[in-house]
Amino acid sequence: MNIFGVLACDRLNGTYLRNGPGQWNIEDYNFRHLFDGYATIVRLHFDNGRLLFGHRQIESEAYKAAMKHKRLCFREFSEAPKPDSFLAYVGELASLFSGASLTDNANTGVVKLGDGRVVCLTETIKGSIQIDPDTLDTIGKFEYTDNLGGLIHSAHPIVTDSEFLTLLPDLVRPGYTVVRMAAGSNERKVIGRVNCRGGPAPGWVHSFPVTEHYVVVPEMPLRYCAQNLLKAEPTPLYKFEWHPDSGGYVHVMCRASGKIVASVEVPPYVTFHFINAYEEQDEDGRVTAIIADCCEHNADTTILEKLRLQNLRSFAGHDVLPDARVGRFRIPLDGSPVGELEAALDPDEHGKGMDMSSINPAYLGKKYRYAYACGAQRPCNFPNTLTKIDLVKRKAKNWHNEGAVPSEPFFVARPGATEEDDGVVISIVSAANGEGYALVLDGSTFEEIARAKFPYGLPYGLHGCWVPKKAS
Ligand SMILES: CC(=O)/C=C/C=C(C)/C=C/C1=C(C)CCCC1(C)C
Ligand SMILES: CC(/C=C/C=O)=C\C=C\C=O
Ligand SMILES: [Fe+2]
Repeated sequence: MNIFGVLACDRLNGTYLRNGPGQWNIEDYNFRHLFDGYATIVRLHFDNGRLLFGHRQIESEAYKAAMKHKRLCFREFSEAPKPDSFLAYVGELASLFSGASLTDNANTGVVKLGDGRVVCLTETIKGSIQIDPDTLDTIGKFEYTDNLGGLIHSAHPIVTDSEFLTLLPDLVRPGYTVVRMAAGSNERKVIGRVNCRGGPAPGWVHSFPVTEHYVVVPEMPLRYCAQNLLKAEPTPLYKFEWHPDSGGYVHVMCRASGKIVASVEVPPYVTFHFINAYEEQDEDGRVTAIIADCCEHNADTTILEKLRLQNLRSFAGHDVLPDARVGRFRIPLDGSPVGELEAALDPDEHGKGMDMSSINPAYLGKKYRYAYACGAQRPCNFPNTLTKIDLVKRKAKNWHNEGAVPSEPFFVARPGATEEDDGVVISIVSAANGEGYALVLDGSTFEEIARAKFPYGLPYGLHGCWVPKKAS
């Protein structure tokens, strides 16, 4: 369905797409976890002060099979199809190793590749699905034409006009392969590989940051677990296990040579989302360290359990959202074996809630000052504010509407902007009464510029991208 809304924001021209799990049931069977839902893509088309709105389901094989057979047919984040018999189970084990039983439900993010193609993504490689940004039609599977294989990758590649970088965790020989795909190509090429330093398996890698010359490869003690992958019922940490004794590490790989220039132990950490990273230089311009920032959950894995739908749907006024902070890693490049991890600002500035971040993309990999994210106004069971973080002044400015749940604040720079925060921040908000609206904040003042009410409420969603208006 499409509607026209009027927006007091006529300089913003282009399309914001937001992906996320939006359907958590098959008929009367209800999923358990936020990340299980079938992907729903939302489109906000800004056109000289008018807003055209629409949403659709992404037609993955997993979604189509579930709708056709009225039951779960592929493994989702926490859900597994029920084996009808032992033989069926043995068959399923075989198909699990081939990846055939894994979902292709591309419910996490959406990216615009350098050549203009728009691809929805999740953590399974087969869950890379091309869509039409105008009609939201599912065009089909995005095929990687190389022979790299593997079943999983980072849900958040780094995408620029010229390239797509991602990490492929290796569960057999614990490590990560860093790969690059040039714009216009479907072929990923290996930049390099890094072996894990600890634990039985690689750490979960939902996202990773880059600097101008380096790829930062996180190895957190929340590690993939092959046994949990095979289980039919969810385990406390789903497909993962917490191994604090195995250590937490950060590796730094040279983008040009694939060589590892640093591999340091850091305090244990838990993060889904890296915010950005940059190179720290001395007075002579020599790079002495890498700074990498992330939304860090105080090394506490309970956030995964808090994202169960039962918990999200049963807020009784108790403050149950675990604390989080902007975790800032400092990774020295002088050969020291350890790195630092500290809060970049007092977490009280953003209500000790912190996730779903964005930055001005022109500052990707460069020294930057501002991050936008979801924060918390306590008591709450989920991030319920939008926060603009000033990493230089170590201050945050917060937007909050009682009972409202805003999704990822997405920064869009004003064409021709010279200041880092000159632009707007777009968020899709679920209001307390179940209605929904698009919200546009000024990136600099963080004051509301415009809001446009939708004709119906939308489910919560995760990550978006911006498709600028084509030059006419
Ligand atoms: C929505 C979100 O943020 C994360 C989604 C993650 C998913 C769908 C992970 C799926 C997986 C499997 C189905 C089996 C293999 C492991 C893993 C990648 C966690
Ligand atoms: C929504 C979320 C965490 C919220 C906690 O504060 C994480 C989403 C991760 C996947 O994209
Ligand atoms: Fe994410």
